[in-house]
Amino acid sequence: MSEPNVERINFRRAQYLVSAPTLAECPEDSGAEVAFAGRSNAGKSSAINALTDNGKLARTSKTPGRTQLINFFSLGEQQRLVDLPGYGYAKVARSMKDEWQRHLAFYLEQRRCLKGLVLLMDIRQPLKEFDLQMLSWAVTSGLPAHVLLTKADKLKNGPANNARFAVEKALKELELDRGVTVQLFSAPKRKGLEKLEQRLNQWLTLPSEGEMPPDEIAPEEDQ
Ligand SMILES: Nc1nc2c(ncn2[C@@H]2O[C@H](COP(=O)(O)OP(=O)(O)OP(=O)(O)O)[C@@H](O)[C@H]2O)c(=O)[nH]1
Ligand SMILES: [Mg+2]
Repeated sequence: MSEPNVERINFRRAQYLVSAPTLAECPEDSGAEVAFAGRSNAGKSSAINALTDNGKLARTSKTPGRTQLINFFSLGEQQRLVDLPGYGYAKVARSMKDEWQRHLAFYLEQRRCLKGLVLLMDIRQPLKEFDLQMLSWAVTSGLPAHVLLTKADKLKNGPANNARFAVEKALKELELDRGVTVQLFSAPKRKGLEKLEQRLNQWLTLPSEGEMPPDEIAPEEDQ
């Protein structure tokens, strides 16, 4: 599908920017940002690495709970990807878990440059309690969300598509489908990257309040 008015971001340009333990330490709240959220081990860091074609950018781990800070990656002057700490990992001490969740909630509520949420769920165990809370929060705050059903390589095509339909149906029934899209994804097979890129391009190139849309600023130069 071609989208003539949407600027295309070169995700390979992504560079590690900073890791913030709290909202106060995040980069300036300007430009556009997309956050990757999901349970520990869902594949957030792996998806960012696949998208940016840089296996070393975000740290991945077989040990859930690895990403404990809010990690920022810059795509240019004013665009960023954010790898959020995984939620719902049972073995982490309760106090630490509460602390992260407090920062996570604070980030999601306060961050004005946040343009969209990518919610990752293992295709074999989607729509857990925290996933629904995240989606419900996104839908009520009017933030668009894009669900990646990760590790789709673990299922054959038929069952993987059925899992996607089931998730879409459940979201509709729960009235959590407004502004929410769902796709299959596999980091090792690089499956679903184009769709993900399309969605991110839309969000990250949206004009901010008070700004003119890109096609009204200047005609694109011939390449
Ligand atoms: N087969 C398969 N394995 C995956 C996929 N995505 C991630 N993994 C594996 O799942 C494990 C967790 O991946 P991460 O990307 O570290 O997960 P995360 O969501 O960042 O985890 P936290 O940082 O703990 O929140 C690693 O062993 C990855 O190699 C996928 O699409 N397919
Ligand atoms: Mg991670």
